[in-house]
Amino acid sequence: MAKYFDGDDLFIIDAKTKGNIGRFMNHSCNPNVMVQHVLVDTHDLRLPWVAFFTKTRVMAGEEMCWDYNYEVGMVKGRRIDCKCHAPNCRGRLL
Ligand SMILES: C[S@@+](CC[C@H](N)C(=O)[O-])C[C@H]1O[C@@H](n2cnc3c(N)ncnc32)[C@H](O)[C@@H]1O
Repeated sequence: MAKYFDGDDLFIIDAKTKGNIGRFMNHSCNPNVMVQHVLVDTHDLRLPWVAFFTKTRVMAGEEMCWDYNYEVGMVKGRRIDCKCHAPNCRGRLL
């Protein structure tokens, strides 16, 4: 699982309590943003920054979405139907 380093502490990424505007990015099955690990000021593979890059030209005011790549059924008792409305929508997030 991706983690980030903040001072003396190593955190598992969880935007529930801490994060930036990126925490509001919704899922799309046809996303205009991709996520990639980037090493900044270190070569330690355990300490990547999680970076978002646009895949297409994004106009001002257009929603930016990425593919959460959740595995349907990975959280027992939790179901989320996808509302991305993409033509290739997979139908479910979880
Ligand atoms: C990181 S939050 C995204 C921001 C959130 N929509 C908000 O308003 O703060 C992730 C949650 O948003 C909802 N969500 C994001 N994309 C969705 C989608 N395509 N269809 C349905 N729910 C979605 C799900 O409840 C998911 O657990």
